[in-house]
Amino acid sequence: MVAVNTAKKIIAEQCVQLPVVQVDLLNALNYALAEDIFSPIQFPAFRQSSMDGYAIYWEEKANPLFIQAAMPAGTEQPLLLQKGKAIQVFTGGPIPDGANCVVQKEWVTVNNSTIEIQLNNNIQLGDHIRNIGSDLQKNTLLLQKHTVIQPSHIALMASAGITTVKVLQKPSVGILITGNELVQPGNTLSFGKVYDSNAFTIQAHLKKVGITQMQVRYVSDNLQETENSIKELLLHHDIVIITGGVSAGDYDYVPQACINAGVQQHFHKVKQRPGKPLFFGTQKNKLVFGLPGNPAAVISCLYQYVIPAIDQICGTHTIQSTTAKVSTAFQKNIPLTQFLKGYLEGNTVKILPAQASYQLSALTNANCWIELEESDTQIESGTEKRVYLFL
Ligand SMILES: Nc1nc2c(c(=O)[nH]1)N[C@H]1C(S)=C(S)[C@@H](COP(=O)(O)OP(=O)(O)OC[C@H]3O[C@@H](n4cnc5c(N)ncnc54)[C@H](O)[C@@H]3O)O[C@H]1N2
Ligand code: MOO
Repeated sequence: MVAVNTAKKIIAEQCVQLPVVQVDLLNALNYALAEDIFSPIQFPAFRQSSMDGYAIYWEEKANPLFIQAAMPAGTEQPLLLQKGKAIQVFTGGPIPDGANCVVQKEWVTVNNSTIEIQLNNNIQLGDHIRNIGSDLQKNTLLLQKHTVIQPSHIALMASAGITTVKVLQKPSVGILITGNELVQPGNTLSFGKVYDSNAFTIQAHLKKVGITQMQVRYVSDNLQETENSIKELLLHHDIVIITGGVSAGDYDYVPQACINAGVQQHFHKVKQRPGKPLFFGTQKNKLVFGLPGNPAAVISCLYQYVIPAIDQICGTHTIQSTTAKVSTAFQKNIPLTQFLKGYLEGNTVKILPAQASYQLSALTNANCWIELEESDTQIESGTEKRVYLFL
């Protein structure tokens, strides 16, 4: 049986990044960049007006000015402003060559084809002109390699005309649900049966961290069938997650089936609760997690091991942790690291009732896991503990 931190270290050592893929800009959302991104253009690429109004020679602001032309946004033909004249310009549209300020239209009186500027003393040289490259210079570093792409980054890259980017690929995941007692939600429960929730738990968490390629298989408590299913999933996926059948019962075939399927075992059992019987192995660069069947054990192992491994493989940071003060005293009776369902508010965290690994009722209110260390015994109210925020 290994300690929690040892288990994390062993897993981290086995996580290998997948080949880089080039994806369309929108599909890059929540992926980590595999390259630095530089601006291919200067922005603005031409002198732009930031107001609807008139472009003039600042020196002529006190004179009546004849309207020479209009340059609406999208105009492709540059114009030279003639002396004694004004050209009508529009927000985001181009400014004629020669013009050195823009007067917003509210300050202008138009008489036939001539304008006069009111309060022209207030007009400054350069007013309302966005200069070329004033936001981005060509080859400016826009985003650093390994940045996890957010909607604001998509906005930035689209403005620079970028259509595709190279990102770290996300793993594809095979899920194997074991157990003769399982029934799919939607069917009647007969004696001795329980609804399969783990398949939903795992898929929901994976979806939340951006995994799109996943497949679920079911197998009864049978060594040969379990081995065959593991082999099959390993053929098509980078990660295999198995639930149930991993502890000491006569029908717990998962560790043996993994070994028979050519998986190298790195550890079996971690000094923690829930999730003590966790199995971890690899086949070449592929990771295999045997999670205990108890639903709360599945969730705690997802947060502590599976999702951090996915984060490491694809350069993301989906699991956030912080510290918070425990709001009430707690007696810890087991010499294991314990993960408790909690409710975090501000920097205080409440330990919720129903902490056994079969119990999910606390999930109605829980928003985090609280970690109590292996050596902890009596936890006094106000003690700072690490908490892992729910996705
Ligand atoms: N003699 C021992 N017994 C047990 C030990 C031990 O060390 N010695 N460890 C206990 C601990 S801790 C855990 S956790 C469980 C883990 O058991 P398994 O991984 O073998 O899982 P199962 O026995 O198949 O199932 C446990 C529990 O979870 C329910 N389950 C399973 N799959 C699902 C699913 N897809 N959806 C919902 N619920 C599921 C299952 O019905 C059982 O109630 O072992 C202890 N025993
Ligand atoms: O480790 Mo088990 O999940 O405590 O019941």
